[in-house]
Amino acid sequence: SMDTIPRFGTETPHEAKLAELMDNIDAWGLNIFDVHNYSQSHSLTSVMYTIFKKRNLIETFRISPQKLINYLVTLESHYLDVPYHCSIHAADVTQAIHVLLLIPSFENTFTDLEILAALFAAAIHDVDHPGVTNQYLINSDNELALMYNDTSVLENHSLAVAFKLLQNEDCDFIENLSDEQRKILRQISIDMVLATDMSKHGAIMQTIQSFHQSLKAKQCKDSNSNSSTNDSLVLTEQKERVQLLREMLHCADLSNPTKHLSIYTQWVDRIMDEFHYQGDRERSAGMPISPMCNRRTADIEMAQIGFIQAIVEPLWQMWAQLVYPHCQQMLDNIDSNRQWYEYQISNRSSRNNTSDKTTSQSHDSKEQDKLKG
Ligand SMILES: COc1ccc(C2=NN(C3CCN(c4ncnc5ccsc45)CC3)C(=O)[C@@H]3CC=CC[C@H]23)cc1OCc1ccccc1C(F)(F)F
Ligand SMILES: [Mg+2]
Ligand SMILES: [Zn+2]
Repeated sequence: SMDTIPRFGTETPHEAKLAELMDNIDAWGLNIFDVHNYSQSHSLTSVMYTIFKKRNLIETFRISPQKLINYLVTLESHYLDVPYHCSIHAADVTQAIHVLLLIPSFENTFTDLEILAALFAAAIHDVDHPGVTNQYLINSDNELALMYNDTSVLENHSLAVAFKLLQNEDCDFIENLSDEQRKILRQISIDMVLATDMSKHGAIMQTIQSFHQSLKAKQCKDSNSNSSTNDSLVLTEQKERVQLLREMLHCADLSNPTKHLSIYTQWVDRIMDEFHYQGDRERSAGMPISPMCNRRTADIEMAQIGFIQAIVEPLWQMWAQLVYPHCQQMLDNIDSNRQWYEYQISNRSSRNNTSDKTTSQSHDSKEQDKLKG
């Protein structure tokens, strides 16, 4: 039939502009909001399709391009229209893990199947997210908390939705994988998505230190043995490779402060919208309002500084150490972004003195209103 697949997976009148943006698919600086706007709101479909083509996964696993597109469009349509946990976040995290997998340290680390599983896990990891936290679902006796016994409720739900969509005959793009390969893909995806539950963050940080030290020890031994000083990490155990992929998806999910300020502030506006809306629902339901979710008392800048200092910087420092010198740009962005928020706070106090009460809304949210059209 004549219906050939569009170059980026979806029809768009802006194909030339999208092609220009997709030239940056391997770069940390890709503007995912522009991709969303020029792909007719199909950033997840176009990013995933472009990465699959670039990595030759369609040939390697004899994927039907049409079934891949069918799955991606259906998956994208099952992301809800919530401010932060929408399909743009999934596209952002998928592109981030694609870039992390390109780091030279991992040149010989992962099998094609593990790369397929990692990209799949990133794409599905928040599908059908309702824009509230696990704690809110538990506190409000939500159906999902009942279904998953209050344990990683959102993460279990996204996995179940994503695999249910695969059972659809014309969406089953992994039909030509062997049973063994399908089992491994499912096993790795479940492991990685469950690890994006922030309640697992402490456990990940506990193990990351000793795990990376053991990897570095092996790496030095290897590079001494062979002539080329290639710094690629070789891991014989699939279990260890999956642990690295689990950390990698968690890093990608916590990568907003590692991006350029103009991108980062858009994510801050979105997460605050989502958390404040949850706070509104908690207030009107007479529930205790979650920390940083009360729009009347929220201190956006302080929340970001706390988030960076307690969570994002420690994790990315561990990661950057493992792949040194390849993630210095991320650390530099975290530092300059934190300083920018500290400056906003110091500036706020002096502004108060001059009784100039402009809100501390990030300068990009006006841009974002324009984007909303
Ligand atoms: C761009 O900005 C953020 C992006 C994602 C998150 C996400 N946050 N979290 C949790 C929320 C509860 N957390 C904490 N609760 C109380 N005190 C502290 C002190 C330091 S963290 C922390 C830990 C992080 C998630 O589970 C989301 C889902 C998965 C991954 C990451 C997501 C948080 C962003 O901004 C910060 C923030 C914004 C709004 C409200 C609170 C926070 C806050 F600072 F609190 F995090
Ligand atoms: Mg999540
Ligand atoms: Zn996420």
